[in-house]
Amino acid sequence: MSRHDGGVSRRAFLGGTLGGIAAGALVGFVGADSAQGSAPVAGGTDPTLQYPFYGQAHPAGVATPPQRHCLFMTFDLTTTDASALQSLLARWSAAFDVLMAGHELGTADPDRPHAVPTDTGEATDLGPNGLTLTLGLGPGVFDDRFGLAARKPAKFDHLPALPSDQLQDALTGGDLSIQACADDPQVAFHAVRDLSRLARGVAVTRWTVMGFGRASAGQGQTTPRNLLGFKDGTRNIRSDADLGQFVWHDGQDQAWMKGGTYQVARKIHMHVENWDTDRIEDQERVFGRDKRSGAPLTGTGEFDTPDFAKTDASGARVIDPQAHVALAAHENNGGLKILRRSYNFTDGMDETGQIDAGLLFLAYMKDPAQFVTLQTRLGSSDALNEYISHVGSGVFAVPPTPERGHFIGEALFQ
Ligand SMILES: C=CC1=C(C)c2cc3[nH]c(cc4nc(cc5[nH]c(cc1n2)c(C)c5CCC(=O)O)C(CCC(=O)O)=C4C)c(C)c3C=C
Ligand SMILES: [Fe+2]
Repeated sequence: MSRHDGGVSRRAFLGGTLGGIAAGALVGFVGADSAQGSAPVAGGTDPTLQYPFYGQAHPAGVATPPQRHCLFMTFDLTTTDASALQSLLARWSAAFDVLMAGHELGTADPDRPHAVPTDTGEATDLGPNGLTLTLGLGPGVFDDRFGLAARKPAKFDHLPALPSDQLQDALTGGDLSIQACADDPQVAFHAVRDLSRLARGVAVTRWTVMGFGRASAGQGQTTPRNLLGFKDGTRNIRSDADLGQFVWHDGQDQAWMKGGTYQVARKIHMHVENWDTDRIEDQERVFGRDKRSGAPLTGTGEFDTPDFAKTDASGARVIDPQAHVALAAHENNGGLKILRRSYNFTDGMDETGQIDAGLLFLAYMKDPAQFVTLQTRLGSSDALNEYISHVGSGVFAVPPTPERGHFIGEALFQ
C-alpha cells in the first residue's frame, strides 16, 4: 500500500545492481545542469550553494574554496572481487551526484510501510550546503587483489616512514578515502553515513576524523585560524597556474589519472596544554609569524613576503631558520608547493584529562614526493614539533571526475 502519492523514488538506482547501470540510470534525476553556485563562496552560510559532480575538469573538493566542515573517512576493502570494487565505485559515483545536489539517496520515507528507508534522512531539507565528495584510492587497491597492478602510477606507493612520525596503525592507511566537506556538518555526516551503507559487504571503515573550522584558505576567502591561534593558509596555493604546476596530474605514466591529483591526509595531534603555557614571543618564533596579524616577522601585513635572510642587530635571523614557515616555504625548498586543505578537529578529552585536538592536515599535489620532501624537513627540524605529533596518515590517488553515465576510476577496469 502506498503512503504517498506521486514522487519518484531514486532507490531503485542505488539498490546494488551492477554499478555501471546504477551510474547511468541516475541521469536525469539531478539534472545535467546542476549548476555551480556563483556568487557565494564556500565557507559562508548559503545552504543552496551547490557544486556539480559530473563532467568537471578536476575533482570537486580540491581547489574548491574550503567549506566550514569536513568528515574524512578511510575504508578497507573486504572483497577481493574486482567487479565488486567496480560496482562500489559506480554506486558511489551515482550517489555523489545525488548527494552533492542536496537530494536524498532514494527515499527517507518510503511509500510502502514495510520498506526500510534507503536514505537515513538527517539531511532532508537542509540543502546541499556546498557539499563536495572526493574519492581517493589507496596504494593497496593496486596490490595483487584486484588485478590492477599494471595501472599503479610509478610515483604512487605507501608513504615511507618519516622523521618524528608517531603513527598509530588504527589511524593509518586505507584502501579508499572519502572527503566530505560542507558548510553544514550534518550534511557532511549524512553523506558519509549513507555512502558507508552503500559499501556494506564490500568495505569497512578504517579511520575517520570529523573536522570543523577550516584551517586553510582558498580563492576569495579570508584566512582562518588553527587551534594554536595562528592564521593558517596565508601562503596557500590559489592561482590556476600554481594548481596546474603543483596539483593536477598530467596523465603521463597513467592516463587514467589525467586531471586528478594525490591526497595526503595526516591526523596531527596538538599538545595544546603545553602550547598554552608558552610565551607569545616563542609562539611567534615557532611559526615565524605574528599571532594577531599573521604577518611574517620580517613584515607588517599578512600577505607580505617573508624575508628569510633578514637579520637583527645581533646578526641573528629575524625568522628563525627552524621556524615552521622557514622550513616549509617554497623559497627554501627549490620552489616546491602543495595545496593545503586542512581542518581543525577535536576528539574531546584524552585518557589523561587533556584536550584531545589538532589538525586534520589534508593536502593535494601531483606527486606524493612533494609531501615527503616537505615533511622530511619539517619532521627533522621544525620548531613546531615540540607541540605536535603526527598520529594518523594516508595517501590516496584521486581520479578525475567522470562524465555523466560513467563512474570514478572506470578507466582502471578497461
Ligand atoms: C608537510 C607539510 C606541512 C605540514 C605537515 C604542516 C603542518 C602544520 N602547519 C601548521 C600551521 C601553519 N602552516 C603554515 C604554513 C605552511 N605549512 C606548510 C606545510 C605543512 N604544514 C606550508 C607549505 C606552508 C607555507 C609556508 C610558506 O610558504 O610560507 C602557517 C603559516 C601561514 C600560511 O602560510 O599558511 C601556519 C600557521 C600547523 C599547526 C601544522 C600541524 C599541526
Ligand atoms: Fe604548516
